[in-house]
Formats: sequence, C-alpha cells, structure tokens
Amino acid sequence: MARRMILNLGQWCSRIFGVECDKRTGPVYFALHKDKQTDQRGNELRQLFGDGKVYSFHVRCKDRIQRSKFDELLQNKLSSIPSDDCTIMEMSSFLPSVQQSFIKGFLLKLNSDNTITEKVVDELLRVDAVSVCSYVQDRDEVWWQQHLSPSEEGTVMSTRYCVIATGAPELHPSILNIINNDVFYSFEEAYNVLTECSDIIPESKAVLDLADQRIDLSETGKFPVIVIEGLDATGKTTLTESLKEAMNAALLRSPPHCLAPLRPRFDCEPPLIRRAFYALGNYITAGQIARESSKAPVIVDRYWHSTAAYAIATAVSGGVGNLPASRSEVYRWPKDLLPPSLVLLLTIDPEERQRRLRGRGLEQTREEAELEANHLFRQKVEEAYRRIEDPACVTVDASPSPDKVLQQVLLLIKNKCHL
Ligand SMILES: Nc1ncnc2c1ncn2[C@@H]1O[C@H](COP(=O)(O)OP(=O)(O)OP(=O)(O)O)[C@@H](O)[C@H]1O
Ligand SMILES: Nc1ccn([C@H]2C[C@H](O)[C@@H](COP(=O)(O)O)O2)c(=O)n1
Repeated sequence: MARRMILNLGQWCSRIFGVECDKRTGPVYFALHKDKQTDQRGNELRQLFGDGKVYSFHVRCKDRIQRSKFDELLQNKLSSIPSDDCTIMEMSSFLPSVQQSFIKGFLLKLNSDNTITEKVVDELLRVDAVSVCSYVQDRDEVWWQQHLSPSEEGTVMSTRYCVIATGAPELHPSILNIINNDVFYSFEEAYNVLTECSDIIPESKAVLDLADQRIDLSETGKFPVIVIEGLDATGKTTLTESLKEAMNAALLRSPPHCLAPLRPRFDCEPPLIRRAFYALGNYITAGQIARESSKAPVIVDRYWHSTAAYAIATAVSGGVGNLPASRSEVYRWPKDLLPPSLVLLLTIDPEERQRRLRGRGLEQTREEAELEANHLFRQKVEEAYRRIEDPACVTVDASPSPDKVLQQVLLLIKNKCHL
C-alpha cells in the first residue's frame, strides 16, 4: 500500500478513509497512524463506530475487471445480512488528490451477534481479494484498525493502526476515479474495457464487432443534429417521434437498435463494464448520425449527456454538493465523438414525472427504479446534465401539453440552428 506523509509532520499515514454515515452532513474521514495518538475529535469516531462490533471491507486487486467483479460480490454478500442485524455504510479509501487512488468499500456495524453475519464475515475473510479490518477501542478510548486474516485456528490479527479523525478533503474523493472508470473520453478507452472482459462476458465480442463496423466520420452532414435528453418519463419518446414527423427527420437513439438485444446483459454488470457498453453505443450511433445528417435533419433520443450524467451521479455518493464543480474536466465532451448541433434537456417537476411514470406502467431499468426512490440521485443526474459542456444543453420546460412542448422546441431549433 502506498505510504505518504500527510497531515501532521513526523507521523506516517497511509490512506484516508471516508465513511458515508449521513447523506446530509457528509462523510466522516479518518487517517491511520503507526503510533498511538491523541484524537482531538474523538467524539466523531465514537459516534461512527458505536459500541458493537465493527468491520470494514475493501477489494484489493490490480486487474480492473476482476476488481469490479469482486466489488459486486462484496456488495451482494453484505446485502445478504438481514438489515435489522446491522448497519452497512459506504466507506472509501483514497490518497488525497491522487487520481485513480479511490477504492470503494463498506463499513459494517453489528447491532447484535448472530450466525448469519459471522458466516458472511468469515466467508469474506477467505476471499483473497478482500481486505477485512475490525475497529476496537483501547482502555484510553483510542481507536485502532486491525487487519484480519483467516488461519487454521480462526481469525488472526496482523497489522494495527491508530485511527484519528481528520477534516474533509477539498474535493469529494470519488471524483478521483471518474475518468475512464465511470465516464470514458475516447472510443479506445471504452473499447479496451470490453476487450479485457471478453473472456468472462462472451457477449462483449458482439459489441466489439459492431463497434468495429461503425461508420467513423469526424463531421456531420449539412443538416442539423438535435439530441433530446432528460430523466425517464420526461417525454423524450413522445417529443422525438413528433419532431421526426414535423421536421421530416431521421430518428436515432443511443444505445442504437443493434445493441438492444445485448443491453440487458450489460445492464446487470458492474459500472466499469456497463458504462463502457453505453460509451461504445454512442460511437455506433455517431456513425449513424454522420450518415443520416447528410440526407435530412437528425433527432437523437439520448446520447453522451445521458451516459456521462448517470455515470457521474452514480459514482458520487451523497448530494449535489459532492458533484465535481462546474468546469471540471469530467464534464468535457470526448474529442473523438461527433458533437450534435443542439442538445435539449427536458425537465418536469418530480410529482408530474411520477404521474407520467405511473400512467405508463412500463418496466424500469434498475437505475431508473433508483431514480424513483432516490431524490438525491435524481437531483444529481439533472445537475450533471446541466454541467456538461461543449455542447451544453438548453433546458426545456416539458410540463405543458405534448403539442405545446413540440411548438416550443420547433421554435428553439429554428432559432438555435438558424433554420
Ligand atoms: N407533454 C406531456 N404531457 C403529459 N404527458 C406526457 C407528455 N409527454 C409525454 N407524456 C406521457 O408521459 C409518459 C412518458 O413519456 P415518454 O415515454 O415520451 O417519456 P420518455 O422520456 O421517453 O421515457 P423513457 O426515457 O423511459 O423512454 C407517457 O405515458 C407519455 O404519453
Ligand atoms: N446514451 C445512453 C442511454 C442510456 N444510458 C443509461 C442511463 C440509464 O441507466 C438508462 C436510461 O435509459 P432508458 O431507460 O431511458 O432507456 O440507460 C446511458 O448511459 N447512455
């Protein structure tokens, strides 16, 4: 594990840990010290760790595909513990300001001893790629993190570090890993991920073949290309179909139709693989845009704004305040992806969205179900949409009737695309 000098001079610390205990107040952060220290902010740790048994789990694995699979295994194992018996919190580990140093993990607080939980902890201790620690307080009320490993006789404690609460880093740590883990900024980066996982996901080969066969043009034709974006049920399908009729346009979507049969397979994969799939979908759609825009105006139902906004909102835990600041490089458009002439973001208030969702009654993707349940997530997706640049999106109030929305959008297209 990388070691570096941080905080107080003379004390060697490794990583910083952040535990998401309360979405409103933000994570509690702590550092590890080799020697015993006095914690000036002892209350924070007492509140965090409480009185019962506490464990933390992180995946340590060099290969990114395997790491993403172990992350999933860890999450599934922990969620098999009945929620009455424990509290599970997201817990990150990172080196402040060091890109790609962010590691996701979990803190498990037990409310009572029981065999299901002990069995899960024991199983995780035996997974080589998972690092397990426990947290204990000594008689001076100082907290220690102890690394645990399995042995013939039971669990053995190896290294232990003194735990000291620290302040929050300047930027939310999950931002350190967004580039090329959650959002891809070139065809090659996304392509590499699916190549690396083609042994464990045979369907990747079909996606790679379609990506290889894509039309690779750097410019659109002479007709405008208009992308319609927005959360689920904001009226994208209704509007794009009306625009197609009204403008005599070609209607495309991302992911493109050719990827539809493969989409459910990738939707249940960890973020790294799932996002790479959607990224490649955008490049395939880009080829279709290039071809169609030489013949007629093109309307596109979702494109890169959706891929980036959902990925960023999922990667960053907590509220809108944790998103990368406006103008951050995570919001930049990929240099090798064909940009549209205009991006319109449809917005409606959450209550109207609920009414439309209920009225429609269709099956939702896992992420859309999450949007429903999680008000914070919905806000983050919309805010990330608004922060994406070059091209930035123009917000459209999509609450009026379908016909009024259509007229409003036709006028916008006429003005912005100089038709
Ligand atoms: N302007 C509008 N006023 C009232 N209802 C609308 C309006 N536009 C669409 N709807 C209705 O809202 C529901 C969702 O619309 P639609 O399917 O067009 O949304 P969407 O953004 O394409 O959703 P998804 O992203 O899930 O495909 C549908 O039942 C549709 O008839
Ligand atoms: N270009 C795209 C299109 C969609 N997605 C992801 C984001 C959501 O998880 C989901 C929404 O799609 P829908 O249910 O409206 O078909 O798909 C993406 O990442 N990139």
